[in-house]
Amino acid sequence: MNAPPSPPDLAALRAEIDRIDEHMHRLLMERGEIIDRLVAVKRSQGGEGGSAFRPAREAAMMRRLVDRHGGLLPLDTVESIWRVIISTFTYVQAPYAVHADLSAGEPTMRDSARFHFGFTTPFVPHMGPRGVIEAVAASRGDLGLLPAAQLPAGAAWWHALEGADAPKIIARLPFVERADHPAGLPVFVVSHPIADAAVTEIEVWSVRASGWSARAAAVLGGRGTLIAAARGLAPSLLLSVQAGACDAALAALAEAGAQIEGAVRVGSHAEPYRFGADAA
Ligand SMILES: O=C(O)C(=O)C[C@]1(C(=O)O)C=C[C@@H](O)C=C1
Repeated sequence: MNAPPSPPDLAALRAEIDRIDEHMHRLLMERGEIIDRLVAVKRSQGGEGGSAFRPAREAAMMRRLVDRHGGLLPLDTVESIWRVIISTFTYVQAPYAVHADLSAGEPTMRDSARFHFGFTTPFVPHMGPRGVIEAVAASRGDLGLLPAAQLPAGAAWWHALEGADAPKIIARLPFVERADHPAGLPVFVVSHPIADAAVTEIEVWSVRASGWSARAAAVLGGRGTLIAAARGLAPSLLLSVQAGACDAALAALAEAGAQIEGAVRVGSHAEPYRFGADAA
């Protein structure tokens, strides 16, 4: 009778780990060479200048990552590793800074910035959304992070996104949404308007409207979500709606008593990807 095979010893298993680590490192360096070639192609197509951040491509990559993931390594870890890989390769293509509004709380916004953009990309703190929007407008290709929620001060910061050349919302983070996300603060990414690669699954609108109420906002139902509202001299709403559903959302608000004075699209982003229990 044959003796049972003896289990591999620790040294052999560590040699396997070393082999895999070296392979992953070499693959990352090879990825860098491909990014070099990609930059040359973009340049030849006249796509040079501004930010290299391509939200449509990134949203698709993050969705595929989540779909194929399994095993021992927590999804949080895999997601954060890929966020750092992608955002750092974005940075090496065209250096940029991330300006973040800390007025709604520093730790959560800083966590979001570091989780999604790593430590190589410079982080510039601001107190309030206006400073972030102005810094992005004045930059060549910087990104701004704004809380995608009502801020305590309640000023209509989104009016600063209305001009044709003004910065626009181009993404919403996290791309992958779940209740226990380690950097789960809902955040809008603003940048100079991007001609290509914009995702339009969800549109964000600045709506000048008076006479609205919490009840009016509730009638939006599945048509959209009231992100933030400002009262005062120029009452205004920030609405996100499914692509093409703005007219229906405004009609629902008007029926519930709001007077709509105008609406300007201030950006768009990918539908947040939900999975597991959060997909239900
Ligand atoms: O696909 C591109 O256009 C890239 O610039 C590459 C890359 C990446 O590292 O995978 C980097 C930045 C973009 O936001 C998307 C993806």
